[in-house]
Amino acid sequence: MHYSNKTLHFTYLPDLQKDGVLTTEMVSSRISQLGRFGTGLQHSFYNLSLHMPYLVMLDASHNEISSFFEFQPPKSLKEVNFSHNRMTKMKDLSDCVLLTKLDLDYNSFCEISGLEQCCRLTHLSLAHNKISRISGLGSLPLTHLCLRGNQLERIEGLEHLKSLQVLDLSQNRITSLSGLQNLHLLGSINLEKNLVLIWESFQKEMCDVHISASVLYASGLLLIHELHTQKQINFYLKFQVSSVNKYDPPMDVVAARDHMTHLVYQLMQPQILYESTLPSADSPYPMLVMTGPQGCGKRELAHRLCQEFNKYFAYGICHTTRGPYFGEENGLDYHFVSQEVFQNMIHMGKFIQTIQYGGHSYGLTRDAIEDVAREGLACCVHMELEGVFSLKKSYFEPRYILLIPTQVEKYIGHLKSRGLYTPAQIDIAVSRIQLYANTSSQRPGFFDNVIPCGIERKCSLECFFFFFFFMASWSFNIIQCLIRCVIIISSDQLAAAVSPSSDRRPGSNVKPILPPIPTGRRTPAAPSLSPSPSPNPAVEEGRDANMEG
Ligand SMILES: Nc1ncnc2c1ncn2[C@@H]1O[C@H](COP(=O)(O)OP(=O)(O)OP(=O)(O)O)[C@@H](O)[C@H]1O
Repeated sequence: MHYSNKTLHFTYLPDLQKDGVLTTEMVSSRISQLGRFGTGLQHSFYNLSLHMPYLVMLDASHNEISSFFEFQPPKSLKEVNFSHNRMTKMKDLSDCVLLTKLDLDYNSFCEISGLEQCCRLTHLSLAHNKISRISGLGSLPLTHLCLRGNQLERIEGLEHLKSLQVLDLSQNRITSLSGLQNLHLLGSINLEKNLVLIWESFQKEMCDVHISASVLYASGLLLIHELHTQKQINFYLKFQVSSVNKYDPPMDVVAARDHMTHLVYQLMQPQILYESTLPSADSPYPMLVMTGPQGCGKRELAHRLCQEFNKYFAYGICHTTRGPYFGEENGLDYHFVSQEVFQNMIHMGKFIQTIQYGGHSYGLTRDAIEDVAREGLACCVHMELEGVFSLKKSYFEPRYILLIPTQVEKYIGHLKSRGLYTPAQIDIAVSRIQLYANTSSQRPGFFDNVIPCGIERKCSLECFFFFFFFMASWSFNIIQCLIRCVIIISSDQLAAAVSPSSDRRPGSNVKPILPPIPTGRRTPAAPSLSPSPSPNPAVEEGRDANMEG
């Protein structure tokens, strides 16, 4: 091969034909090869459409081509790279209905044209050209548009690009940000090196606006008077919301996504008709959720409530991908599963909610609740705040108790004494106290009860009173419950139940076959929680005893 000879390119291209069909890899690599060696490829493309009618991907970058598609472009083209050439004028590409990516960086185009009919074009890059006006984009389905290093002074012509997600307008002469309205999917915009003001000063003006640095690269000068209309301010706030939702989503958004995921996967499964142990939207099932930062004692409290009030509550066992701590038992504290199994369970629609915490996945399955409900008991679980947010999106209507450490030093000491956590994990747990406190103060009624807990006293009388009202709220026999609470508290069982020195570790209770609680439904007509009729005579006996008691 004589690569130094310009005429070589004419004779070379037909060689690329292989039984009339060209593979993408061949064309891409060999034309690139030409580009690397050649310096005069501008005429050689006449042969392209003749000999390569099935060409899918064309990389002719780094040549000296001055004419943009002078030949009839093959209709099969999907990706074209003409970057680093000498092109000046765009041509009508109406025939390229399959074109998805077009890279024209580092040429000398002055305007954008000929693309309106490219109904599949999602990526367009025209960086470092001479474009002074954005036009000719119509309503293309572009998701990525790069116009870096041009001569733009205004943002215009983008209003119909409803699919736009990533926009690079850096290194232009833009002075105003208007023109970005209505681009609701826009998650990333680069405005570096324009005539826009320093973003920080805008932030100071609008102290509640803070866009993640990874989302908005804005430096340079923005004329501050641009921001003084309410419309623009609204736009910025909206813009911030969509960006933050994408890159640093608030808990509500994470919870909504989590809920949606599980709901969709659940709906994709063959629908099983449950034996009506779990309720529907109009008849909630009694459930109690302990929440609070890691290691605050909520798990112990959940277990103890289930031990002390084992005629009413049983522990709902979550799944986790973390390994068991010393002394933890599979199926008692958690179901310990691999990440793969966990993922499969998600896809099988098993979970009601899941979270990521400390690099591990945690999730509560419908079956875990179902297991408890089948015994005619109310389910008691513990979880982090994200789990609460997610559970609140579901049709379950638990009561939520927040345990919040009030003595931070003691809390830290307790976490250290557990010997399970790294300093970083302890820092995270401690920092989340504020998160819980904020949620509680900013959302009145979000938690049904808040128990300030010192670590040495893991729960309080308050919890038991709450428990009483909790049961009462499901039309439980109030007097019966009250009597039981009084008996338990007066007989000093409470001290044993909450004492940290108790040598019973969470989950160590062996649950007897328990009598079911009476109906927990709100409406008298609703069916009982207990499976009916009970296949187990012991359960029947127990139920009688319970009702008598
Ligand atoms: N399904 C779930 N959804 C949300 N959070 C959960 C779920 N299951 C467990 N968690 C929470 O995840 C955190 C980490 O759980 P893990 O069992 O590893 O913590 P821990 O160190 O034993 O602390 P704790 O005593 O608070 O449970 C805990 O706060 C726990 O309550």
